[in-house]
Amino acid sequence: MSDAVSLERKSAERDAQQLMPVAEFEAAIRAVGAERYHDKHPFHHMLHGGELTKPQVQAWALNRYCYQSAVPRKDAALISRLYDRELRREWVHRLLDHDGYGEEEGGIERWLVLTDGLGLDRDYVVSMKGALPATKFAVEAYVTFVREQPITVAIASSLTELFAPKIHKERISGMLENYPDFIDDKVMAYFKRRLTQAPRDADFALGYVLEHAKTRDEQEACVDAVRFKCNVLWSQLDALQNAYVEGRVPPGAFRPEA
Ligand SMILES: O=C(O)c1cc(C(=O)O)c2c(n1)C(=O)C(=O)c1cc(C(=O)O)[nH]c1-2
Repeated sequence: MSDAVSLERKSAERDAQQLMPVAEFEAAIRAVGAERYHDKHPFHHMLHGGELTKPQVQAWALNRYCYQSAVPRKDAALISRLYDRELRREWVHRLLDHDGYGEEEGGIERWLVLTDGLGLDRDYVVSMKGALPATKFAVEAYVTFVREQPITVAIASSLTELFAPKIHKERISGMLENYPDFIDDKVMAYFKRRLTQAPRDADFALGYVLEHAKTRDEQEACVDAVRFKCNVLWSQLDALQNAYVEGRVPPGAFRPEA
């Protein structure tokens, strides 16, 4: 055996030894959510607890539109990199869930029903002209991450969705209860639909990541991808808090009428 081959084998053996067992790997991914998912952010506590004014809820919805519009772009970026037809077939429904197809209007349209319900002008929302600078940077960082990282790591970055159904349930009940003047079942349709879509997507992505991260380094990179994604979500809320709770609205950003 040549030195190079034996070295390579030794390093493969070392990697295999250090590989986290699947249950431990899954627990490490879930621990990231328990520690830093955006359900812990004070802005969400205010939103769900009825502590925001209508203009503050408008600011949240129009900024979050940037995230909604970035999600199918990052899914398209991922699909463009896949050589595995089965995986493309599985992933493409995410794009269609958001953009819609045929008679199915899709999640972005449902989001715009929410912003309509809040009295925001559609063209203004879709233009993203009033969105906060940090929102735009955060969502674009997510698209870039998925475009550039190894496929398994890119897929792992979607795993925050494991934690989403809980926050969606809290949001539906909290907002319906606390904002009867401008929130009703119709405008909450986006989140109701996600209650079935998100678990399906997250279960598939989790299974894929658990199976395809073959070295300790890859496993660590996947756990880091979930941390990265929590940061994408958290920084959007920090920006909202700074602008619309602390009152430091950046130049050019949405300014609620007094
Ligand atoms: O309301 C939320 O808190 C929330 C969080 C997340 C998430 O964890 O990334 C998603 C969504 N909603 C969501 O509606 C959605 O469609 C979605 C797609 C993805 C993704 O990474 O592919 N995350 C999320």
